[in-house]
Amino acid sequence: MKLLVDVGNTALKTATLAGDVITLVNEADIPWSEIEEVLIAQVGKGELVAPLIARAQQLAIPYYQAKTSATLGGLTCAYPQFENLGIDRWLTVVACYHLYPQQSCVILDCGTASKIDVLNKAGQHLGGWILPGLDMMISSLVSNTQKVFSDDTSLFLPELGTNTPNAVKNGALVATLGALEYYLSQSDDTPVIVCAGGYGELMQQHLARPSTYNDILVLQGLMYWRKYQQFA
Ligand SMILES: Nc1ncnc2c1ncn2[C@@H]1O[C@H](COP(=O)(O)OP(=O)(O)OP(=O)(O)O)[C@@H](O)[C@H]1O
Ligand SMILES: CC(C)(CO)[C@@H](O)C(=O)NCCC(=O)O
Ligand SMILES: [K+]
Repeated sequence: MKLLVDVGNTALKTATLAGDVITLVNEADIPWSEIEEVLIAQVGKGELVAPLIARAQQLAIPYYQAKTSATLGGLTCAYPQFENLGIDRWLTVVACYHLYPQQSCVILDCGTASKIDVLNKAGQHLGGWILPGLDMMISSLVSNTQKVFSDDTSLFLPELGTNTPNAVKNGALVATLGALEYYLSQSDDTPVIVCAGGYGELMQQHLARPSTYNDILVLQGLMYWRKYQQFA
């Protein structure tokens, strides 16, 4: 059994991998005695994952930090400076390449930041966009103005706001949905749309198009990434 670790800028997600079955597990409930290796996708601070690495070292369990590469099997990275592409983004692309073979995909991964990444039928990552996440859009508005405020109770809705929290929260939602719609409007393609991340389910609910929500996309990418390392 392997341990999969997704270290985002806010959240740490851990899961076990047995065969091809990924099961989310709380950090406190990791079955360390059964773990043979640890696979890590880290974009956030090292301090979140340091205790896990320390534990692995103490138990002499090998661990691997996934890195973005120019190619992975038949997949190619859009960035000439491939090492600058966040590993979380690369792994969502790796996952979609395997989950939707020979199909074009648009990935909308909304967490601390919102990311849009595009993969074509031929396995070429075409690039993407990084936007502030919903919370970050709101907090930057609130902290840089006098009269803009938000609340924790208003919903994110794709409609015009008639009070300040609704105006701010709905604005953050439609800015994000709008970026995806913009891409789709100027593309001839009808790609598979895959939503992921903490706000992925919310996005999927408000997309007026068929799409799927995958809450373990980065972890699945990590699983596929590892298969290439065995033959490298
Ligand atoms: N039901 C939910 N569960 C977890 N997070 C949620 C949920 N709804 C909204 N969020 C928000 O999603 C964010 C966490 O999402 P995610 O786990 O994708 O973040 P992350 O991996 O830290 O982000 P990033 O990959 O952008 O660094 C938090 O900002 C949180 O407020
Ligand atoms: C954009 C984030 C912060 C999203 O987690 C991460 O993918 C990252 O740090 N990326 C590096 C910059 C880039 O992907 O171009
Ligand atoms: K930075």
